[in-house]
Amino acid sequence: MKKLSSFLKPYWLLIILALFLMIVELGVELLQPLFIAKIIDDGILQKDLSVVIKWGGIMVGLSIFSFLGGIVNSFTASHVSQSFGHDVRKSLFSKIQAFSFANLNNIPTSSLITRMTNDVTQLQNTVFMGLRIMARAPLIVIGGAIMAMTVDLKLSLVLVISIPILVFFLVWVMKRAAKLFKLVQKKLDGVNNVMRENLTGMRLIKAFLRKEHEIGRFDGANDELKRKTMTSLRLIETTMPVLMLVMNGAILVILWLGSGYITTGDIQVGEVVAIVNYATRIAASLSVFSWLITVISRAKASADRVTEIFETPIDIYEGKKEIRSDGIKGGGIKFLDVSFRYPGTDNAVLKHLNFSIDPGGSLAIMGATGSGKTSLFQLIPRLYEADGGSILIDEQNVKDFPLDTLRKKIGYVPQEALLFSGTIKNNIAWGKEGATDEEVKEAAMHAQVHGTVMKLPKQYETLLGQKGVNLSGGQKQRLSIARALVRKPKILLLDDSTSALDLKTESKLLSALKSYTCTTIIITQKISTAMEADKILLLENGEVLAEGKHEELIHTSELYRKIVHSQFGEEGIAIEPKNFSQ
Ligand SMILES: Nc1ncnc2c1ncn2[C@@H]1O[C@H](COP(=O)(O)OP(=O)(O)OP(=O)(O)O)[C@@H](O)[C@H]1O
Repeated sequence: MKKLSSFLKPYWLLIILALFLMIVELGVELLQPLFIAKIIDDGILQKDLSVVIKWGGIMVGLSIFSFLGGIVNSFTASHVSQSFGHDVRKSLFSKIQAFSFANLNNIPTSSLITRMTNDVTQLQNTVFMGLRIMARAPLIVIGGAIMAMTVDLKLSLVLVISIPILVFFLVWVMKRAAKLFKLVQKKLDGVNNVMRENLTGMRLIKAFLRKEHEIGRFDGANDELKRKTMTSLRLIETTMPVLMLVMNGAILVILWLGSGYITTGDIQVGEVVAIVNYATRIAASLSVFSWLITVISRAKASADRVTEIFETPIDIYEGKKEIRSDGIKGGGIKFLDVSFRYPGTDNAVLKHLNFSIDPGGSLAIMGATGSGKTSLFQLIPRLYEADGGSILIDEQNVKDFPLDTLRKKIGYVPQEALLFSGTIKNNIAWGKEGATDEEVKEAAMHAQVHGTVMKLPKQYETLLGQKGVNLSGGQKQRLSIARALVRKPKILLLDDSTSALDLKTESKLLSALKSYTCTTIIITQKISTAMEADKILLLENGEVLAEGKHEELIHTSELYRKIVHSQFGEEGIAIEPKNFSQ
């Protein structure tokens, strides 16, 4: 909460202006019954028209003044609330960018989206209401009671007794409603999650004829959302009849007691009218409370959810900046007894790994699905932290590099080629800030995608649909390799990134990589690719099963021989590798 209120600090002057104008509006509203009492008692009952004109004129003048104040208040409240929402969203976005994968595993993507959008909008609306009208209702209740007491203390006691009872009741409702609305927001996350999965997997859904199943899944999440929202609203809706019952009862008592005091001459008619007028305004303000409770309870739930993101500690250790702030030079990599388990899980997916790659060298990693190949990759740019052992780059622990410096010289091509909407040029240039057209073209040529791009009507300016939907799998892979190459990496990590390429294109790509002075690790299932590396690492269940050159493994590893045999037959055992590294 403290963190959220700090977003209002830069606008404190405007907030004071808005609150001041709201109080002016409120003051004028609270003075109206007094003027009415004056007009009745000193003007109408005394048959003095000049008094009626004088106080009537003052009433109209103040109303116009308050109306103009209201407009300025509205502009100011709108400016402050929009700026607040903008700043919170910006800050949330930056925080999420800094999240480690372990952090991201804890809060689902759909929930992050709801928090960034719906929750921030709730807070933004609450700030607007807060500056525009929210304080009016409680202030009218308090101010109205005080003003009524200045008119006649005895008669106002009815209000002084009934208002605190109602306030206790409202606070109780508000606390319960905040808890319920937190559940509502969670259910909204659920709806967003189904929507997100559905829209991203639309092709699969259509191909598998799973439309009905998906509609059912959405209905389930949508019904849950409706049920929880109804429960919350039902609680709030009970407040209105209770408030009205108590306040109308109070007005009746005031009228009954007031008529008695008028006959005994203790009070004037205008004064009773003024107190009833205050009681009516208080009742009207209290009726706004049920709506206010909804807004505040929702805002409290949203504030908790947004604050949770701000308070989530980034569980990745930022390197000591004084060490290796000059970045990766040679790119030699060593894994020394490295073990790793995913946060929140019990089983280690990598166990006591030991291997090394010389600067500029190449390593191919092979292994069955789930053997830990991608997990190993993710430890190098520290997308996850190793639990045991150390990973050295240029003989320095990766934890001692500032994160930015470490990642700047690593070209990572993930298993699933992910492209962004925008032009082909922008997608490649995304890999390096300020990449020139020449650099983009050069990277595309080496990634064997330049020819394909040049055949498109708008060439590098061709717009890609969402996630590159208008490209083939192989084209996407090559663009994503070009994006890694454009940054002239010192370490290149290719996670099965050539799987969709035909053998000829893949061979050309591997030859082109020779022009890069970088250490290359390539995860592959193809012997033809692996045998071109300096060294091959065979992983099984997170352990190194065998390590060595193709011609060594042929003799030393039974499993490797089996893989070669399955891909090339008996003659494959005799194939000579053409080393593609430096
Ligand atoms: N985010 C995660 N949280 C928990 N466990 C995970 C996570 N990602 C992967 N795993 C588990 O870690 C193990 C290794 O997965 P990894 O993706 O590294 O395998 P892989 O060898 O790259 O497989 P593939 O060839 O299918 O890509 C698997 O058992 C997998 O279930």
